[in-house]
Amino acid sequence: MVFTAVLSCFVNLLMLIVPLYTMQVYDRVMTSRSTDTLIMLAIVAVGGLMLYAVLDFIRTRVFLIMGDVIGRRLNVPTLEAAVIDTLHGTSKNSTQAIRDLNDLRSFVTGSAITVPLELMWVPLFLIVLFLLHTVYGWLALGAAAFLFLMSILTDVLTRRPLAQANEAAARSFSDIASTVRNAEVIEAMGMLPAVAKRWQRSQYHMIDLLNRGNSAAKALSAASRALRLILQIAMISAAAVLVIDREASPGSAMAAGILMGRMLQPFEQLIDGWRQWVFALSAFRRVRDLLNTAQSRRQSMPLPRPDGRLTIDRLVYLPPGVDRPVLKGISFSLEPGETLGIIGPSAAGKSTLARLLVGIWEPTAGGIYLDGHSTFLWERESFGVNVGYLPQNVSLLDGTIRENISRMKDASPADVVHAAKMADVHEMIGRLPFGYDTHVGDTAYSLSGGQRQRIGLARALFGNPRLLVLDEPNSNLDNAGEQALLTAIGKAKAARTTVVLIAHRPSVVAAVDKLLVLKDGLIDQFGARADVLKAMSAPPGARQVATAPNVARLVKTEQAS
Ligand SMILES: Nc1ncnc2c1ncn2[C@@H]1O[C@H](COP(=O)(O)OP(=O)(O)OP(=O)(O)O)[C@@H](O)[C@H]1O
Repeated sequence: MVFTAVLSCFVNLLMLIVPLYTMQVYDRVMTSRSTDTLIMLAIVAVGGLMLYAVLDFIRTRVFLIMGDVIGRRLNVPTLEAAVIDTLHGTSKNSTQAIRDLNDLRSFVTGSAITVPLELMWVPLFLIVLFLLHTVYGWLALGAAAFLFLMSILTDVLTRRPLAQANEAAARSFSDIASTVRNAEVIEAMGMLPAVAKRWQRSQYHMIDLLNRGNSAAKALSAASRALRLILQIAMISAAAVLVIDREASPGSAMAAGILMGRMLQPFEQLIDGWRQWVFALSAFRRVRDLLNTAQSRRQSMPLPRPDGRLTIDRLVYLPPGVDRPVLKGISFSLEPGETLGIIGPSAAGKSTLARLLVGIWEPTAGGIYLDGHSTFLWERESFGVNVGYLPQNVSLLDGTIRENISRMKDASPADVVHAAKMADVHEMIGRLPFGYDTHVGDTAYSLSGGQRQRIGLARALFGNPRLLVLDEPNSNLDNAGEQALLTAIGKAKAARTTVVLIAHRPSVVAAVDKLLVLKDGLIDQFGARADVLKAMSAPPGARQVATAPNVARLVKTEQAS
C-alpha cells in the first residue's frame, strides 16, 4: 500500500502534464508563434505521458499481486476456519467465507480501491490552482468540500441497505445450496412450487434492499456528476472574468478548467464506487470474524501411533445452545483389539458418542482418551492416520474411488487395494465403469447406498487404523454386504484394532466382544456380549451386568492405580 501511495504521487504529478502543456501552448506558443517551442513541448509532454502509462501499469500490477497474495495466504486458513466453524455449529453458512475471499480479491484488483490513493493527492492539484490564481484555488476548495459532503451523504443513505442486501444475498446463496442438495425429495413430492415461493420471498426482500441502496447511490452519483460539471463551468466563467480583467492569462484559464475536472474526478469515483466499498468491507468483516473466532482448540504437536487403548471417563455432552445434555456421564474402557457394540433406542445419543470418540466434537465435561491422550485435542493429521470413521450418512468426496479410499492422499495402489479387500469391495469396484478411477461424489457416477457404505468402510479401514468407529455400517447392506462387514471387523480385530460398532440390527453385534446399551444418554448395560444379551432378556429386577456408576468407579480406580 505504501509503495502504491508513492507511485500514485508520481502518477498524479504526471497528470499535471496536460494542463501545463495547454497553458504553455496558449500563453507561449501562440504569442511567440514558435513551432520549435511547440515541438519541444510536445516531445516533453509525450515522454512524460509514456512514463505515466508505465507507472500506472506498475501500480495496477501491485494491486494484482496484492489480490494474489490475499488468495494464497488466506485460502487455506479460511477453508480450515470454515470447516472448524461448521463443526462448532456456530455458523450455518461457512462456505460464504470462501465466496467472500474471492469477492475481496476482485475488489483489490478492481478500480474502486485506488480512489483513496487519488484522493490523497487532491491537495497537489489545489496547490497548483492556488499558484495559478487564488480565485481558482478557493473555488476548487469549495467544490471539493461540496463533493466530499455528497460522499458522506451517500454513505449515510446507502451503507445500511447495501450491507443488509449483501447479508440477504449470502443467506439466499445458502438457501439455493440446500435446495439443490435436496433436489430429489423436492421433485418426488412436488415441493418445488412451495420451495420456489419461499425462496422468491427472500429474493424479493434482498432485491428490495438492494434497490433502495442502489437508487440512493445512483441518484447521488448522477447529482454529483452534474454538480462537478456545473462547478467546472463556474470555474471556466470565473477564469473568463479574470482574463477579461487581465488578472490571468487565457492559458491559465484553460489549465484551471482541466485541473479542476481532474481534481474532482476521485470524489465522483468515490460516490460511484461506494457500493463496492460497502460490499468489500462486509466481506472483509465476515472473513476476519471467521478467522478470529474459528480458532482450532486442538494441539499442534503430532503424536505417535497409539496401541488403541480407549478410556471414556465421566463423559458429558451438551450441544451448543441446548440446556439438556445428550450424554450424561458415561465411563467405560476398551483394551487394544477389543470390539464393542453400542445399541440403544433412537436418540439415545449413540451417534453423538461416535462423533465424540473420533474427536469431532469437544466433550462438555469428562474426556475420551486414546492411549491416555484426549481424542479431541489430538493433532488432526497424526490422529487421522490412526483412526477410521464411518458416519451414519456416508457421503463420498468429489474424486475417484481410489482418492476416496486413500482419503485424498497420493497413496500406493497396494495400500488402496488392501483396504478395498479388507472391506470386500475390490471385486465390486472392478465392475464399475472405470474401476478405481471411477469418479464419484455429488455430481458424478451415482453409487447405490450400499456401495457407498462399503467404500466408506474401505476408507475407514485404510492405513490399518488403531481405532475404528463405525456408526450403523450395515444400515444399507444386504446379507452379503453384512457378511463382508463381519469379516472386515474380524480382520481388524486380528490386527489388534479397537473397534466400536453402533448398530440397530442385532445381527452385526454377533461379531463383538463387549456390548453397551445406551438409553437416554446413560449406560444401561455394559459388559461381555453374552452377559449383556442374557441380562437384556432377563426380567428388569434380575439384571446383574455393570451399570454406568460401577464402570465409572472402575475407570477411576484404574487411573488412580
Ligand atoms: N448438535 C446438536 N444440537 C442439538 N441437539 C443435538 C445435537 N446433536 C445431537 N442432538 C440430540 O441428541 C439426541 C441424540 O442424537 P443421536 O444422533 O446421538 O441419537 P442416536 O442414538 O444416534 O439415534 P439414531 O439411532 O436414531 O441414529 C437427539 O435428541 C438429538 O436431537
